[in-house]
Amino acid sequence: MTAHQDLALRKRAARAEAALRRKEAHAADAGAGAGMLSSVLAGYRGVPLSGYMPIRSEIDPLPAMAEAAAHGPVAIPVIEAPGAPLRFARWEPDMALVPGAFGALVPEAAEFLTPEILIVPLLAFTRSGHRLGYGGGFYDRTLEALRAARPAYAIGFAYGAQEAGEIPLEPTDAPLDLIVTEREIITPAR
Ligand SMILES: Nc1nc2c(c(=O)[nH]1)N(C=O)[C@@H](CNc1ccc(C(=O)N[C@@H](CCC(=O)O)C(=O)O)cc1)CN2
Ligand SMILES: Nc1ncnc2c1ncn2[C@@H]1O[C@H](COP(=O)(O)OP(=O)(O)OP(=O)(O)O)[C@@H](O)[C@H]1O
Repeated sequence: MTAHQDLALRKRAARAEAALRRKEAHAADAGAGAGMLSSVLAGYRGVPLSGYMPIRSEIDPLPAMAEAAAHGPVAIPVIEAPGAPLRFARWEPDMALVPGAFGALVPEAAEFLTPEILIVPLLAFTRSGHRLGYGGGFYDRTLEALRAARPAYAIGFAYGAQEAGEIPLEPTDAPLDLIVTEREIITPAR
């Protein structure tokens, strides 16, 4: 087996395990997981922000996004093509949405903006700020492109149960600046 195949297998196993743990946490949660996220975002009122429309068992950031939308621009990710960075379309609570690529909802009529703070969904995280996503590399590519122009602050948002001891790493994996769970705010030590 090549090193590349070995890495792909380890990532696949880590994804399957993390998906199970996230599902359990989601089933046990009453849906009030965004309180910590709201308090973090209160320190950045008016800064362009991206959130996400939760799919499957992702922790729900919508209450925090709705609060932020009262003070500044909020956007949600739109997939334009496989292998391309995400783009971000302005979001308002209660706006008309349609299913986008891979099932997440996107605005019916997109008005694009560039976020400076990104709430990033994930399958697993580590305390050092590593992230495992669904394997499309979308957030890795997006953070790399945004950070080439100016700082972009990536906040991983997850259930505490999604913490992993370690995650198989690739050179293209973009680090998280902060991790927020339903009970904790974690600043990665680097
Ligand atoms: N809520 C939400 N919106 C989001 C993301 C996200 O992670 N969460 N994305 C973040 O990127 C983008 C969507 N990316 C996605 C990429 C892959 C799959 C997916 O279902 N993948 C398959 C496996 C694909 C494969 O490896 O062949 C799977 O997980 O079963 C879903 C979403 C943009 N919007
Ligand atoms: N900046 C980049 N430029 C080119 N290719 C990249 C970049 N970032 C990631 N990739 C490629 O995308 C593929 C998937 O990456 P990875 O497994 O890290 O996705 P992920 O972080 O789990 O998914 P996502 O970010 O979509 O949630 C890998 O083959 C990786 O090499």
